[in-house]
Amino acid sequence: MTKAHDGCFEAILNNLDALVYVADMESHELLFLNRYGRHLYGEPAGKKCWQLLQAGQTGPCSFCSNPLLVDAHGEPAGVHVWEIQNTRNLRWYECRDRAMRWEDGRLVRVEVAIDITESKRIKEELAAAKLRAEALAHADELTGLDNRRAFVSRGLQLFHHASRHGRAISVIMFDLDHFKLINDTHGHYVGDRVLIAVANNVRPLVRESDILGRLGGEEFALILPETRLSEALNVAERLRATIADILIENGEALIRCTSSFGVAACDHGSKDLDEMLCEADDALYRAKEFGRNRVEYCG
Ligand SMILES: Nc1nc2c(ncn2[C@@H]2O[C@H](COP(=O)(O)OP(=O)(O)OP(=O)(O)O)[C@@H](O)[C@H]2O)c(=O)[nH]1
Repeated sequence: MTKAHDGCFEAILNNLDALVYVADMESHELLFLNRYGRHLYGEPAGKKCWQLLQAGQTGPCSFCSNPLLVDAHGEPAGVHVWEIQNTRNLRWYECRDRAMRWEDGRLVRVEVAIDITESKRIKEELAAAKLRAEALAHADELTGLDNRRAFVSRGLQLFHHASRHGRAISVIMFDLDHFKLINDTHGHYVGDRVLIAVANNVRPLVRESDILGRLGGEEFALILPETRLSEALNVAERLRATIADILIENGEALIRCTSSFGVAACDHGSKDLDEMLCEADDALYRAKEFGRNRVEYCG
């Protein structure tokens, strides 16, 4: 290798769109820093890597990659790729580090660090957007409760568990009474406010392990794992009374609404979700027939 070659390689390193440096692995002394790095952090002469490249260090960094760059015999062990947020400029870098023998035989760390701040931000935004999209796909747009698809899919898991372990499980369906009249009298927007108020009042009354969904229109349903008929009837009665107490103001008008409930229960997980939704729906139909604002059950 000639001096001319050395100059060429240095010129290439200085023109890279990446930080490149070489540091003695024992003393941490900086032996080389390319122009990209000098532009960011200043001149390396007489400095140790932790003094120039990081902020607030009084010694080698706790995250120094040196131990990962050598094998059990202390010889270069290949490339170590990692990400770090620099403490001086707070930008994120993907670092590719490796140990190598310097021209005088000592071990040095060569690091090539690419600024990934923007791509990391975009990746994080995409991941957050994906989470939001997934949540939206499962949520009823108006009330934020599970939509029918999410309700059924999560409900099937609860029923699977109940059937496998022979556990009790209950289903409650409820439907607002004469809701069409509220829409017709006060308008669809006020009807929406009633549906939201019902969801917000019912949500705090159900357990974390229950699944509460809006199946469509003014029809809601609840699946209660580990719950027998008597307990489910108590829950339904509590929800009925809570909904009957909701008061919605619309200008001068005060709007109340009641709801009818159908409950189905199974002590040993021997029924499936469809079967119990049908039973709860039949009971709900009876509650409507018998005068509304009441709880009926299948048992
Ligand atoms: N505001 C609003 N209304 C809805 C929504 N979805 C369905 N509806 C209305 O809900 C009403 C349901 O009416 P019905 O099925 O006759 O039931 P109901 O008037 O509650 O009568 P009963 O159930 O027999 O007590 C209809 O007027 C639908 O247009 C919604 O998202 N928002």
